[in-house]
Amino acid sequence: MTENIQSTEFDPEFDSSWEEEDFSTGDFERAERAALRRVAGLSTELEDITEVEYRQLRLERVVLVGVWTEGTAADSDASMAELARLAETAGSEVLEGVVQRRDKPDAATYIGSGKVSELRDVVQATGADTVICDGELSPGQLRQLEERLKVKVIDRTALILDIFAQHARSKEGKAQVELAQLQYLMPRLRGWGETLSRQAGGRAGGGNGGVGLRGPGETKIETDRRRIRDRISKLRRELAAIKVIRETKRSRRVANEIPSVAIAGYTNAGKSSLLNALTDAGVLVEDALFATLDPTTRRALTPEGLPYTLTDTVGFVRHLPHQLVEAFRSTLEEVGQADLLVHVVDGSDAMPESQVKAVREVLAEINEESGTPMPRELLVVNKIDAVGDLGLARLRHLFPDASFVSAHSGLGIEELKVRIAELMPRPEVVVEALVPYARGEVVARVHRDGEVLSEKHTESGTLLSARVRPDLAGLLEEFATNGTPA
Ligand SMILES: Nc1nc2c(ncn2[C@@H]2O[C@H](COP(=O)(O)OP(=O)(O)OP(=O)(O)O)[C@@H](O)[C@H]2O)c(=O)[nH]1
Ligand SMILES: [Mg+2]
Repeated sequence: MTENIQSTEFDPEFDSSWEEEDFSTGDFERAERAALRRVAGLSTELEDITEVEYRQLRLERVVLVGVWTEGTAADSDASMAELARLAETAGSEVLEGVVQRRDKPDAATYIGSGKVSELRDVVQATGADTVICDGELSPGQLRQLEERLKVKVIDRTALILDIFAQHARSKEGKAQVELAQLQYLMPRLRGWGETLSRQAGGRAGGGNGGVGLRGPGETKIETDRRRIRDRISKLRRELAAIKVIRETKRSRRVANEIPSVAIAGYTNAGKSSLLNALTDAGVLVEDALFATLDPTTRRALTPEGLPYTLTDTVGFVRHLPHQLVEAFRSTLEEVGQADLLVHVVDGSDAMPESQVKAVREVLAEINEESGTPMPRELLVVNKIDAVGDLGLARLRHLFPDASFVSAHSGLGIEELKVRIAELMPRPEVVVEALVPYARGEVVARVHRDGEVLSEKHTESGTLLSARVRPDLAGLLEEFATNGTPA
């Protein structure tokens, strides 16, 4: 099918399309998305690395396994339910889920060694071809489990990386995901190589098992490793070049004095729906995790008509793989540099507090490393159409300062627009100007881009007092009767 499609090489310096799209787009057809499923995340250059290909996920019929170490039974259930949704988003059918209560995961086999045999029975009874573990496993744990279960074993990190690989569309998104995948692969290359070598040795049938175990296999891993390292540095260079372009665009917006609002939040909280509700953006909305990977920026207006930008971004999830946080850093940093953060929470989720916590943790980590202070945050509880009166009362109690909306029904959206406007940085220069009637366009511009405090029609023109941004203040200078920074 689409498995052979290879991601094309690019060099941002020679690709003018980067310059053209002033606002990135995230809107595209669902069909187009479906056509891109299962595209290998690794590009042409790595095509002959068999160990890597072996790892390209073909998740079809899966059994989920969790180790419950802390928290309540409800927490553990929620975590497994989320793993199931992730697995389904990646395109697999979940047959069964099992959880073991332990102080900590087993160092060798994740679940206890005795439980592995039980799990093996479950795998055989259900006819599963893959086991997905709810955590990040060491290469050794993965190998040992695979040996004993005789099916492919992957962890939560690999699953999330796979979903991102399927959903990445922009050049930057694809490069970011590939970088994260390669970083995840690097330390695991040897383990897999060994497994494969052993298999080859077995097939050769010789008592010494030498065929697959010697020379070529080892050196191949070394070559592969070097090639992956080269690829990683190349991706880093490309991403750095893209970042320069992104920052140029951003600084252009800053120079235009347009305040920026970033929409962030847990995956599937309704961030894209909210962007649509606030701006008629027509962005893709899907009942899937990580539907949005590429930031989409749209212009919006406050109720008084002041312009600002609204950016919809990639969602967060508990235990977001650090390789992805690393790879998506520049995208996420942009969120951290917004003038206002609209943090969307799914009010219909069983545990909205823990979603909020997970999102804040990732954001704090990014801002700490980039050294910028966190932007002001407005918490928005979405999907209140789906919670009922009792649920809504509970949410109001949990999040007393939040805005409560339904992106679907439009409930609370107008009030939200007002609150966003209130929290946005206000134009900071107060000017008084006498504008001759012949210059009506100047008065119109002040009405559009500034905040008119008073307006009087005198004999010699319109006497305006207004709060405006510095660029507009400059324009009004010739008419100024006084001008004081507030
Ligand atoms: N009942 C209800 N469902 C909603 C509302 N807003 C969004 N949804 C649904 O929630 C799902 C996710 O919506 P999206 O807007 O794609 O969420 P997102 O936060 O952008 O998700 P990702 O980009 O995947 O992280 C979709 O099935 C929406 O139809 C709402 O106000 N009420
Ligand atoms: Mg989205």
